[in-house]
Amino acid sequence: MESVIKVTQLSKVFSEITAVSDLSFTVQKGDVYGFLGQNGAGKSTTIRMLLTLITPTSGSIEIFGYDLYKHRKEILRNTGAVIERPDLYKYLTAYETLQLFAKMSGVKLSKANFMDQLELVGLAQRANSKVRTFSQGMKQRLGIAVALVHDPQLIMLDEPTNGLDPQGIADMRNLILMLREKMNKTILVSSHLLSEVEQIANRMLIIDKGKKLVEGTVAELFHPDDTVVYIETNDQVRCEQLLKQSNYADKLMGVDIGGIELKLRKEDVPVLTKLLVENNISVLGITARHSLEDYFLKITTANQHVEPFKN
Ligand SMILES: Nc1ncnc2c1ncn2[C@@H]1O[C@H](COP(=O)(O)OP(=O)(O)OP(=O)(O)O)[C@@H](O)[C@H]1O
Repeated sequence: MESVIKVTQLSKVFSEITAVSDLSFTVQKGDVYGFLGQNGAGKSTTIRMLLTLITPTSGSIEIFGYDLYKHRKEILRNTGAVIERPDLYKYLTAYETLQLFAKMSGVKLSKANFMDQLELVGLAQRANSKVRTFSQGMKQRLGIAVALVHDPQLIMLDEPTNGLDPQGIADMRNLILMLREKMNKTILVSSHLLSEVEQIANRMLIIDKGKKLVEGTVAELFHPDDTVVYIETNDQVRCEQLLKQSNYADKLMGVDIGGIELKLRKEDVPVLTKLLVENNISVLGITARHSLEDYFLKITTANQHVEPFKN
């Protein structure tokens, strides 16, 4: 596998705050790499270092196999990024915006090329509308068109769904997937929402307080065997007894006054429900969550000690 980004023992210390600490990870060619962490975890600081907007305190960054600081210009020429809200001129149209940024990057494109770029991000119909009339989602998508104007191989998106409504989030998700599938781009996308990353990324990294917690393929991390089912019944005591005497005994994880927790595949839930009903236990509610979701929830609930995630 060809690595596009290779970060090794990267740290960034701002006077009193260690924003990124000894962070190592690799993004492979063709990845949609989800970079996940709660607010303040160090995502933007890392992305800023990857774009040479700030200098690392220590560690190394290789992009396309070259040292970022020795080959800055060539690397950035092949990298596009949207960090935070894209800086756009509200009195320019979408078309004029692309024209301006193409000129600034020294790229010559025909009218048809510009229209293709706008088509790609779903803005061709609004090519001649001024940016000030755009929704946040449209501005974000125009920001991506700007980032793509010089046809980079690598794209970094810092929280691209922040502040978007559900439709805007879905459009952004589809756009990211299309960039990977149809245009073979490698994409690093940061988010504080596990569910968002799960839907678009093939690999992901979770950081907290600047440190790596978990990294792996989404398929590995979301292994179906690691689903936690929480079941509420009208008779917890009998339910617990029944489960302890059944095939589910080794699946039991915990019991509290509200319900019983089991480690179970989602597809096994109907069989479990049937067993309870046959034994005259009424099921009042069932929720199924992946244990990575539980883990992420614990991280994002401030100041809790969290054991490393084991999948
Ligand atoms: N220029 C700076 N000076 C001092 N501290 C900073 C600076 N930039 C970031 N930090 C601190 O570094 C830590 C990591 O911030 P960072 O913005 O990288 O987090 P994040 O994961 O991107 O979160 P968010 O999504 O909220 O931006 C935070 O504690 C932040 O306050």
